[in-house]
Amino acid sequence: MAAEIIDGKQLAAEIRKDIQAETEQLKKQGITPGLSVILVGNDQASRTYVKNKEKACRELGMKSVLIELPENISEQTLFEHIENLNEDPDIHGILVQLPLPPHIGPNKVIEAIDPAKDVDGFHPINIGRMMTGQDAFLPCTPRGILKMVQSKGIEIAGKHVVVIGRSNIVGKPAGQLFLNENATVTYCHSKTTDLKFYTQQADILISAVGKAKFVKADFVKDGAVVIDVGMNRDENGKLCGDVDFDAVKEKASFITPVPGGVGPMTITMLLANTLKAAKKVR
Ligand SMILES: Nc1nc2c(c(=O)[nH]1)N[C@@H](CN(C=O)c1ccc(C(=O)N[C@@H](CCC(=O)O)C(=O)O)cc1)CN2
Repeated sequence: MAAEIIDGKQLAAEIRKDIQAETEQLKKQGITPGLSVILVGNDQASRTYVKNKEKACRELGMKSVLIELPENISEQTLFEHIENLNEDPDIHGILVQLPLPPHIGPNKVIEAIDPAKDVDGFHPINIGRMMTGQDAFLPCTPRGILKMVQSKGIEIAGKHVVVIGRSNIVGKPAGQLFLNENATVTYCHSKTTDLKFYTQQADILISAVGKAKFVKADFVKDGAVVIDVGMNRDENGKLCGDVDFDAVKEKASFITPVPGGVGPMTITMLLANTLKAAKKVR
């Protein structure tokens, strides 16, 4: 039987309704959640994501401030912008869109953001809190993935979660969030030998490698839950994930599509984190 599709767009819309209602309540108390996004350079995909973040904020009644900076901006000037936002009482959430140009080190930039405004959940303080099971801003894509799995009532405790990819913003924190839910987690990456040996054991397989249709049907155990974080273009320039969707859906129990899967959840979790940051001010 073909897998059930986990519709990220629909789940995101449901969660956004709750965020909107809470935002309205907060505004009645005189607090309008405010998000500022810093976009450096002219990467077209980044520009689209940032525009979508701004639009989503406004639709939910939040304040959105976009700061666009040229590709050749110095690290020092970027830090000054972040410092101003750290001090701005109307801005509750700050994020710097990634990737940054090669001359700017992302770690130093992330560490310049006040952890209490770090709605991406990338600051080492928030990562440390997440790892030790404390209250934290959780990274948006991993948090969105967890919500998608939980929305279908899928058991996580005791299950084997295999993550392909070890980026700081998706792979590593995604594994950690599932570990926090008592899963057994295996990380695979570009140096893993015999990748299929691991992926075929996965009850929940999360792919974040960035290679079009990389995960084939023979990577997947019958009945596995397959989460596709990839955002790639196929040979015809069409948006597609890491997973060979048509083939894998015949084997999996649940599967996420691209587009309309994890992507919309990422932006929704950003809105949830912005609301959380604003509520802390109260
Ligand atoms: N500071 C950050 N930078 C980046 C993050 C992040 O969470 N914080 N994640 C990604 C990009 N990203 C958000 O910023 C993102 C990517 C994709 C989507 C999305 O909704 N995708 C759609 C398809 C969009 C399209 O048509 O091109 C989908 O999957 O349906 C949202 C957010 C890297 N940088």
